[in-house]
Amino acid sequence: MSDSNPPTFLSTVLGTLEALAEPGTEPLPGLVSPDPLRPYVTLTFAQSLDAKIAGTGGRQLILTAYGRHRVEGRMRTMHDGILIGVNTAVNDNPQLNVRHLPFPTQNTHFQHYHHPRPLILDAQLRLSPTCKLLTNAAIGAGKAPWVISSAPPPADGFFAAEGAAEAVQEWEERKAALEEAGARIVLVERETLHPELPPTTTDLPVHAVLKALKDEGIRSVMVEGGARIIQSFLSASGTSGLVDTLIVTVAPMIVGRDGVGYGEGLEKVPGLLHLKTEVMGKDVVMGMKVVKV
Ligand SMILES: NC(=O)C1=CN([C@@H]2O[C@H](COP(=O)(O)OP(=O)(O)OC[C@H]3O[C@@H](n4cnc5c(N)ncnc54)[C@H](O)[C@@H]3O)[C@@H](O)[C@H]2O)C=CC1
Ligand SMILES: Nc1nc(O)c(N)c(N[C@@H]2O[C@H](COP(=O)(O)O)[C@@H](O)[C@H]2O)n1
Repeated sequence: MSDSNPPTFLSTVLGTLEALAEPGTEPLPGLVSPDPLRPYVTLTFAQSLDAKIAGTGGRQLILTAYGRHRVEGRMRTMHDGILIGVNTAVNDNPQLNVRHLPFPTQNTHFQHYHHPRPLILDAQLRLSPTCKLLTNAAIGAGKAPWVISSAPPPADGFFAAEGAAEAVQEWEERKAALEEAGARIVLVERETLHPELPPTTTDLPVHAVLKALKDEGIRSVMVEGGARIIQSFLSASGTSGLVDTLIVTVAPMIVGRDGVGYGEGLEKVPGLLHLKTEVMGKDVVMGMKVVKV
């Protein structure tokens, strides 16, 4: 098989797709969300034999050199957006574009593949204005990232926390710096039982994030990680059915107990329907549908 053809693994797991697809065009076959209020969600990551996705202290690991370019690059061009947590953005400084794919030979428009829109979940706006996602977008090597965030609680009023005014000002300054660098900030409502109190978590509610993305025209999302994002999406999929397809690459490597794992708190994960498993080089890639049991 030529590298310019989609791997049959992906045609089986996600459907057969053409590469060029921008928001505003017809939905891609195979990636139509079952819920009109959210995009189609593919959760995909690479792990070691002991279920670690990064090394000690979040050090990036190259787990899947071969399968990554063929499968991950192709998957990126099949989705409107590619979503990561801010820790991954800060630790890895990733590019999240389709630079590894060969130039399409049968493309009469002489355009390269569609780059997915990078989507960073980042309540506190920790993304750096000089990150590769922004410098790449400035030279056309990827789409400008959207930073999904939530405005900090108001700094005035009886319940305002100490330091709230400074927090709001810092958040506004970081927002301005990111926008100046080319990012778009997409706001979601943060849910809390006590809206008057400061939030105790930096995690944005997954279903609200997905709804906001759908409202902005994102029809399909490839969620890449890291560990906390994987946990959030898998846990949320148990109650609300928020993940459609799970694609996991297992590499023949043991990282050890200090590596970053995602395996806690997954009691609510629903059933998995196996679709296809393929050996790619040294790696094993598994495709599953996430189903309610
Ligand atoms: N092997 C692989 O396929 C991949 C590995 N990684 C690795 O994962 C590591 C980072 O993982 P983590 O530290 O767990 O961070 P993460 O990348 O999952 O980011 C977590 C952060 O995202 C923000 N966030 C906002 N809403 C959230 C929500 N609903 N759920 C969870 N987080 C939310 C919070 O600030 C939270 O601290 C990196 O070192 C990276 O190398 C990342 C992606 C893929
Ligand atoms: N499939 C896969 N295999 C690995 O071994 C990985 N480390 C990752 N990591 C993900 O890819 C991002 C880097 O993307 P760029 O090469 O910079 O475009 C990284 O941040 C993780 O999300 N994935």
